[in-house]
Amino acid sequence: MSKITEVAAGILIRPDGDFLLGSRPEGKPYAGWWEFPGGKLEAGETPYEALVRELREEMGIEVEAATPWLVQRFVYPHATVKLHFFLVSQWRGEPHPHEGQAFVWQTAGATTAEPILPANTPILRGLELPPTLALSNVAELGRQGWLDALEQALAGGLRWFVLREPQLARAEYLDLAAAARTLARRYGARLLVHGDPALVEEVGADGVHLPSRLLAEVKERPQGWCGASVHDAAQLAQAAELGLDYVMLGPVLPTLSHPDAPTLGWDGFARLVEQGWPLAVYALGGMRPEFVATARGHGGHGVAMLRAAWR
Ligand SMILES: Nc1nc2c([nH]c(=O)n2[C@@H]2O[C@H](COP(=O)(O)OP(=O)(O)OP(=O)(O)O)[C@@H](O)[C@H]2O)c(=O)[nH]1
Ligand SMILES: [Mg+2]
Repeated sequence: MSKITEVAAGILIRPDGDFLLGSRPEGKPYAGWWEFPGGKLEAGETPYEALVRELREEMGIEVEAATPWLVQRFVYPHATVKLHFFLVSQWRGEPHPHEGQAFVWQTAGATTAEPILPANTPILRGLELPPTLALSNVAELGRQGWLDALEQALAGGLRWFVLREPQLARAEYLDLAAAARTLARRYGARLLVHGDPALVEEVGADGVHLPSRLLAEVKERPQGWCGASVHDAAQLAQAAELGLDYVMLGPVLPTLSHPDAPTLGWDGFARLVEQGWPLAVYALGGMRPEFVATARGHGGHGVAMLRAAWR
């Protein structure tokens, strides 16, 4: 096996959500390609220490708040790299190009800088994912009750939701999906179907969420956005192997529907996320909107909610 080069890279995010890319300086592999500022770990350094040093050296800023985020492994002709990406939300100083690079601020889902380093594809997709995902709750609210709650949530800013109603027959599900899709379009929100990837086209959805039992059966990453429910490291690895965009990992806390089921707790959640995955990990189970910061603090991307999404 070839030697693995460990790299730390920082995604500077402004309050409006835009993030910074830098161009790679002349004389380095992939000169002129766009990347997240950062560089190789030196002997004895942690990824966080390397991040702080690299951002100081390459652009003269002091990192004030950064959380570990996705980890991507990639084989280049010149090196096999393990990239530790950090979300950097606070820093001191203005980025200055200390190595002759150019900088551009970019909007997730509408990047204009190109070409971007090939290892960064899942990172750019991850940046499009919102801090909260909602799972539908027709089972408790009833069809109209939930559609009303959905419209209210969309008006309040909800942008991604999963239509998960395993109790419905296919015809009922398709009918509900059509109504949900109309609302989603009106608000520019994304609708993910649940279960069978073939539903994506049938419904005109933006993607599919796979229950964990389907993970082992699906041989190829379905079209569009794709995530899955997972409970352990083996399933996380399967999702990463398939190249999925996100997972919901849980249950983290006890839920009303399964009050006595074993839970991961935030420590268990953090231990699994810490292994480093090239996809966004949402905490699932007993979540509320105000837990986003806690999820981020434990290496996660955000929270996925069922009941709490509709109040
Ligand atoms: N900094 C950075 N490197 C990335 C990204 N994506 C990616 O594949 N890489 C790869 O990770 C490695 C990082 O190396 P680097 O050239 O930035 O390292 P460095 O700043 O320490 O440079 P040096 O070795 O010239 O001192 C390169 O192989 C690069 O292609 C990214 O977004 N940011
Ligand atoms: Mg560098």
